[in-house]
Amino acid sequence: MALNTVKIPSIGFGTGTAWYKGDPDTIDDKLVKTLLSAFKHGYRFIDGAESYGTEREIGAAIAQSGLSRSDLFISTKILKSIGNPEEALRKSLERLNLTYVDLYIIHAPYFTQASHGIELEEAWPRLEALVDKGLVRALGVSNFRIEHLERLLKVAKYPPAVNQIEFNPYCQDVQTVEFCRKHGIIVEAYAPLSPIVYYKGTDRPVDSVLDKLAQKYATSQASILLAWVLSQGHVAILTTSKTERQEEYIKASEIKLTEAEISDISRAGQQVPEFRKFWASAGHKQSKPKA
Ligand SMILES: NC(=O)C1=CN([C@@H]2O[C@H](COP(=O)(O)OP(=O)(O)OC[C@H]3O[C@@H](n4cnc5c(N)ncnc54)[C@H](O)[C@@H]3O)[C@@H](O)[C@H]2O)C=CC1
Ligand SMILES: O=CCc1c[nH]c2ccccc12
Repeated sequence: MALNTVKIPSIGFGTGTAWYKGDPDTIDDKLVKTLLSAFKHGYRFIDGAESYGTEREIGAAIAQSGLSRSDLFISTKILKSIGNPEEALRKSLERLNLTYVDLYIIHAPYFTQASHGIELEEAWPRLEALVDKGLVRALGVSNFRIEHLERLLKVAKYPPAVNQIEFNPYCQDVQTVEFCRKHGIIVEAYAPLSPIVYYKGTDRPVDSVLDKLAQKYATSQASILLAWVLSQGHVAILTTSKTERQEEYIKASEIKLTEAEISDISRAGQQVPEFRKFWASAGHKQSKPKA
């Protein structure tokens, strides 16, 4: 998939959520081993963040992998240091042991002059300067809704290449996705496995549809969820430490769901109120997708 002139792999391996440790200066050996296993199984896109505290592990795994830098797609995010992106990025690069990142993402739009000393309209040009300095190949955002994207597009010299959002059948954010499509912004879906991992509702209309399709394609419900994301042309960010699941999930892009099957899953997800696992408490508004 092309993002301006930079190509983004359709599946990214996440180092947040289960791997989050906050402290950027310790090393979680299990994560380094997991990333090496992910590389072995064909993953080339790793998703990090200054907040996760996992950049040293990503750097260690890259160094031990023997892979060429140009074959990798390394993404990290900024939020708490948004007032000084160059200093934050240089620290991230030092931890990653890299000279550039492929994608630099604003983790969430929840910062203001009052909270972080800067507004979005002032922050974005500072990130654009990092592209001009060759430290970043493409810029992105995360958890942005239409109102945030509109503010950004008014000032952007380089529009965001991606919007990384919670996206799965129980969290479809139809309007934001449509806005991204219209403006050529790639949707990166995080928590794609939420219907089988995070969703605790007793009314589970997606399960039976996944079950039927998993049988048809001789695969798991998880792979059908990934195929639902990928068959719509989006990028999926997932994580698992289990090698057999790494091997299975990277092959999900080979499953081509029909339009009718994509709709069956989407409609099933829309039968219950939107379920959002992340950022709801930070002010991320609920949005019931259009039926
Ligand atoms: N930008 C943002 O605000 C956010 C970004 N992310 C990024 O996305 C990545 C993926 O997000 P996740 O929520 O971790 O997504 P996910 O949908 O891949 O869920 C991962 C969790 O599911 C478990 N799992 C995997 N396969 C399973 C199966 N078959 N049965 C039961 N459990 C299974 C894994 O052990 C892990 O705990 C993160 O690591 C992070 O890099 C995640 C959340 C927020
Ligand atoms: O990125 C998504 C979820 C997450 C997990 N840990 C943190 C810490 C700070 C911001 C976001 C997150």
